[in-house]
Order: sequence, then C-alpha cells, then structure tokens
Amino acid sequence: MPVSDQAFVTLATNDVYSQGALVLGQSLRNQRATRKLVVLITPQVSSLLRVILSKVFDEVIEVNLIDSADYIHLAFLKRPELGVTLTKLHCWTLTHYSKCVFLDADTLVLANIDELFDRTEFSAAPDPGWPDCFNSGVFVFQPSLETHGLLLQHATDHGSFDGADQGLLNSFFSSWSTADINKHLPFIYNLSSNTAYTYSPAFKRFGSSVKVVHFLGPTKPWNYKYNPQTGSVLEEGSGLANQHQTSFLNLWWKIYQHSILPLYGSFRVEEEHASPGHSAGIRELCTKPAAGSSQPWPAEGPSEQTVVTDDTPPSPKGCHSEDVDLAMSVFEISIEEKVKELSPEEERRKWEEGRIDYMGKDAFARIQEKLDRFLQ
Ligand SMILES: O=c1ccn([C@@H]2O[C@H](COP(=O)(O)OP(=O)(O)O[C@H]3O[C@H](CO)[C@@H](O)[C@H](O)[C@H]3O)[C@@H](O)[C@H]2O)c(=O)[nH]1
Ligand SMILES: [Mn+2]
Repeated sequence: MPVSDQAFVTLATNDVYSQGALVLGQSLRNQRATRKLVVLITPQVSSLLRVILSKVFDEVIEVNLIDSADYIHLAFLKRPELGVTLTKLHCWTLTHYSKCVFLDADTLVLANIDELFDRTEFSAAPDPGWPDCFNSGVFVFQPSLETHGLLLQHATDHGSFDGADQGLLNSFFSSWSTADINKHLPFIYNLSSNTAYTYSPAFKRFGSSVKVVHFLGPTKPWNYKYNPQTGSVLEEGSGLANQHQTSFLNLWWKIYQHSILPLYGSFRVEEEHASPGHSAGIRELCTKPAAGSSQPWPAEGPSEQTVVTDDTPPSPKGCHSEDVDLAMSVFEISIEEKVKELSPEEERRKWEEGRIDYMGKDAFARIQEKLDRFLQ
C-alpha cells in the first residue's frame, strides 16, 4: 500500500549530482518503492535538469540557504565551509512527511527497501572506514523543525570533525553506536562499492543480499565512460579494482542508458545561437532520437548499430546543460563536468559583492563562460 506521508529523499546541488539522483530515483521505481520520491535541489541546478528530475521524482524541492529562515542564515554565515552539509540537513524541514529515508545521490537501490520505514530516527549503517561511526549516505529520520534547529545550532557551535555532514551527524547522534541496536542498519543497506577489497569472504557470503550500493569516495559512476554496445564501463585510466565494483558500475550505467537518457530525448535547443544575455539556465541542447524510432536512446543491440538516420547529423550526439555535457556516440557515452575554476581574487570579489555561491558555479561564471565562447 502506498504511504503518502513518508518519502525517500535525496539531494543534488548541481547538474552532475543530478545524474546520480536520477539513476537512484529510477532504481527505487524499478524496485516498486511505495513511498513518495523527493529530491532537494539548490539554485545551481539548471532548468533542464529540473524538468528531467520532475519526470522521475514526485517532488523537486528547491532549498536556498541564503533565502532561508534567519536561524539557517546565521548558521551558514558563521560556518560557510559547511555549505553542502547544511543543505543535506535541510531534509529535516520536510515536515509534510512523518518519516523519511535519506539516500545519497551516489547510491543505487537493488531491491525493495520499504521495510526501512519500520525503523525510527536515527538509524544508519556503520561506516566501512570507522564502524563506530555511521555512514551518512543512507539514514532513517523524522522531519522536525526543532531537530533541524538543534542540528544547525550544533553546526554553528561545534562545526564538524570531518568538515561535512557525516562528522556533524555523528557527533549530534552520538549514542548511535551504543544505545540501540535497532538503529544499526545492516550493512546490506549501505554497501560501499569497494568493500570487497577489505573483506572479500564476507562479500562472497553476504554480497548477494545487498539492497543498496553506495559509490562513496572520489570516483563516482558518472566519472566513468560506458560502452552501450557491451554494456560495460571502460576501464582505461579509471583504476578499476575488482569485478564486483565493475558490475555495480555497469548496473548504474544500464539504468542511465535505458531509463535516463531517453528522458532527455524531447529537448532540442540550439545552444550556439543563444545570445549571451539570455544564458541563465537555458539553451540546453540535446539531439532527439531518430524520427520514427521508438527504441531507447541511443539504440542498443547489434542489429541497431547506428542511431543516426538521414535527418540527424552523422556526428556524435551531444547534450548540454549548464554544468554537464553528455557526449554520445554509438560506442561510448560519457558525462563530462565543465570545469570552471575561479581565481582567489574572483572568489573574494564574489563574497564582497554578496554573491555567495559556496557550492560551485554561479550565474556569473556561467555568463562569463558564455561570453568567452561567444567572443571566440
Ligand atoms: O557537490 C555536491 C556534493 C554532494 N552532494 C550531495 O551530498 C551527498 C554526499 O556527497 P558524496 O560525494 O556522496 O560523499 P561520499 O563520497 O559518499 O562521502 C561520505 O562523506 C560525505 C560527507 O560527510 C557524506 O555526506 C557521505 O554520506 C559519506 O558517504 C551526495 O551523494 C549528494 O547527494 C551534492 O549534491 N553536490
Ligand atoms: Mn555518497
């Protein structure tokens, strides 16, 4: 039975992490999740990605710390380095839900996990690096403005021992490791994708019952290139370690190829003709599937070796949002992050002018980039 006052919640502060959120949301749908799907986003997420996210999630909720209530604003100003952390804490403000399960955007759900709603706040699985701490990539919580305020107060007063949400949450819910074993989620609800490394017999014994895989660490599934013909990620340069990790990555990409890419198919805007003055979050370009084609995009299988027909150009297809380029050919798909480094002076000027963009690219950088491209 659907339960409408409970939700699975994730977070994406930019277009790149939105790709992860999309695959996660789709994986929950594939496993017939019976709760609402919610994604929290920040103003940096482009208009294109908002539309695509709304095709997978029941609610796409923008959170903007700058415009938020005074107590959030204050906590943020005192601890600007905790920007993304404070954003994750925003999930406690979803008070139209009575209970939620938070999942990082870099997790993938392999089985139905509705039973997590039988647990209570604060439940989480051990962190593989230090098992007396929980990992904050999967947790059960109860939205409450009071708890949210206390968490922010804690952040303001004590910061975070790891500079991010996991340290903060562990010191706030500090009795987790000793008080109540029911609040320890089994590791199968938050299996780090590279754990087979450290205890492979356990993986052999329990690995098949895994329900949630977490691609924690610096290299995310979207950092790999994928061959849609073979259905596997390309290993060159990626330092792939073991076959379990590879098969989880392939699963992620399979969902991306078959269920997420087709969502982009209906967008077609000519970016290169955009005037630089109209660049705020628009002008995404994405070529359509070949006319008359009902196949997933790009087409798959040996009998459909080409996705190009007469009315589409015979070059690799591309799709852009403000922060990501999707490079696509018959043999390779990749999600490329546009790198936009600001000099320290530029960063300072932004702060002085009150254009606080602690999470990365802001409109100015985008407009500048467009201008540069336009003038070239
Ligand atoms: O630029 C960013 C960075 C993070 N996130 C969101 O925040 C989550 C956490 O970041 P992630 O890159 O997944 O961190 P991990 O590699 O998983 O590292 C660990 O450390 C983080 C910081 O403490 C915790 O949030 C994670 O749960 C924990 O697994 C992501 O999944 C996203 O939902 C964004 O939206 N944009
Ligand atoms: Mn994560």
